[in-house]
Amino acid sequence: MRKISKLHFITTSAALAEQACRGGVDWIQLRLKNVSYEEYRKVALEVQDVCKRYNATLIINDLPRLALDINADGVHLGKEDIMTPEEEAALLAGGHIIGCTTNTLEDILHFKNKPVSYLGLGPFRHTTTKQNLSPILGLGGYKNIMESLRTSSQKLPPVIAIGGIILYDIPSLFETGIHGIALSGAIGNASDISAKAAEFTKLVNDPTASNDPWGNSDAQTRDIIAGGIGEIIGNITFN
Ligand SMILES: Cc1ncc(COP(=O)(O)OP(=O)(O)O)c(N)n1
Ligand SMILES: Cc1ncsc1CCOP(=O)(O)O
Ligand SMILES: [Mg+2]
Repeated sequence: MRKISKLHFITTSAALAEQACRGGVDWIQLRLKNVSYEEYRKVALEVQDVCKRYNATLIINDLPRLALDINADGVHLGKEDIMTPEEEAALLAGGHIIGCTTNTLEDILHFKNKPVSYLGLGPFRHTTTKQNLSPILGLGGYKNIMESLRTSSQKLPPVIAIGGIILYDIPSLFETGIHGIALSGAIGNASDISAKAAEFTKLVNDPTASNDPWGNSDAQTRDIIAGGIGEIIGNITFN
């Protein structure tokens, strides 16, 4: 099985995947909603072509059947996603990656001794990329969960943080003990996708490197930080 990357880029098209791979991304999750199986398959084959050219891992979101059909590297499944025992057996027999979604410590502990390759844990903060979000964890949630995992000494799959993550979050998130991050908007909505992908790739591989969010980031990143500061100031009451 392929090594679990520290940076998972979630995308909807081969064009976006290609720009991200050009910037150094080596793990692509294709996530399409409200499309037919045939349409999903068509885009998946295009993205698979990109992944093969860049030697990147391809994960199919939601559909184990499609992952098997096109022989993708793996599948990502949420709590509501369905995998038949036959699909699970075929994925495992083929050495495919199986990633699953979690939101709590209990969710994570449920995967003890299960043949799961990694666990997406989130959401970190609010995001418009996904609807019907589970409760937001924030940095405090990750700190608590990762600390409990350290002391529990259970052998569990590596944890991938997800949900509204921007460049600025990387040092503190990695400090909690997560293995990696998954994101869509922070790269996919950037004005220069390859350049942003390169910034993320560099920082996930050296999360302690200095990262000045005001000095070197784009307007999107600064808006999110400014929004956070605005919320904090808004919560202060003056007598
Ligand atoms: C790495 C990673 N973690 C979590 C998710 C969310 O999956 P899911 O809960 O099934 O939600 P959808 O992505 O299907 O809307 C993910 N995709 N990737
Ligand atoms: C799929 C998913 N699951 C939890 S948050 C999320 C969306 C991640 O995308 P973004 O990085 O744009 O918030
Ligand atoms: Mg899903």
